[in-house]
Amino acid sequence: MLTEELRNEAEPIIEAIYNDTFIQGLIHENIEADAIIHYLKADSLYLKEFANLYAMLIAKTDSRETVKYLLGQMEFLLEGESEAHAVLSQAVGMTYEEITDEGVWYPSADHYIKHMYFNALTRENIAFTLSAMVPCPYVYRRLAEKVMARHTFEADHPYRGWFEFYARDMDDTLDVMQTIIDNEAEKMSEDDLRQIKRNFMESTEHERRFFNMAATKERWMEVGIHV
Ligand SMILES: Cc1ncc(CO)c(N)n1
Repeated sequence: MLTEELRNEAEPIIEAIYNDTFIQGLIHENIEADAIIHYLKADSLYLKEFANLYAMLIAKTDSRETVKYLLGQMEFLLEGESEAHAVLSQAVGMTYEEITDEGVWYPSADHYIKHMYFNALTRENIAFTLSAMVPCPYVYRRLAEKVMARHTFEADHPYRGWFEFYARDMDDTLDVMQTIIDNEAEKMSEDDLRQIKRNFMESTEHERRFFNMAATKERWMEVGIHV
């Protein structure tokens, strides 16, 4: 199975993300409030575009089942993940709405989002875009799994609910995305397969860059965006 191979290939990157500042900061409760705020400002825009990408995929598929799945995913995105974001917002003593009142396309988030759009805009087969999107649920699920296996959190640990959310709620998304990619992959040319693999690995690296973006409070240096 292609996606199984990709998951194995991504494992060292996910282990690196686990050891980077952001996730370690959540585990050990020593993350800076500003890093969380930075993350949420970028993530609210990322998830909004992620929902828009699902809408673009709906227009590309002629399978009723796939349309139903994509609609369900849009709903999950627009509603469900607020639970995870509420955990982070609460930890810095603000509401999610206050923090994300103005979202920001910081450079790494910008690059990641445009990587997904490039595939949606240039490829008819939805497997290309999905291969760039699936590391989103996968990396978080895998990170949460690792964290829960290696740590026991007290009931009042401020980020416990964040890890629990991603350990619990990503499986349906993952299953469908992976099935579509694996089915399409069986019919693909070597060149297209290479692109699918590259999309997946690039997005996995984008996930790492996204957390590091927040940890370092990355900003545009020369463009006049002073936010
Ligand atoms: C950047 C990013 N990747 C993955 C997820 C998980 O949905 C998220 N919220 N944000």
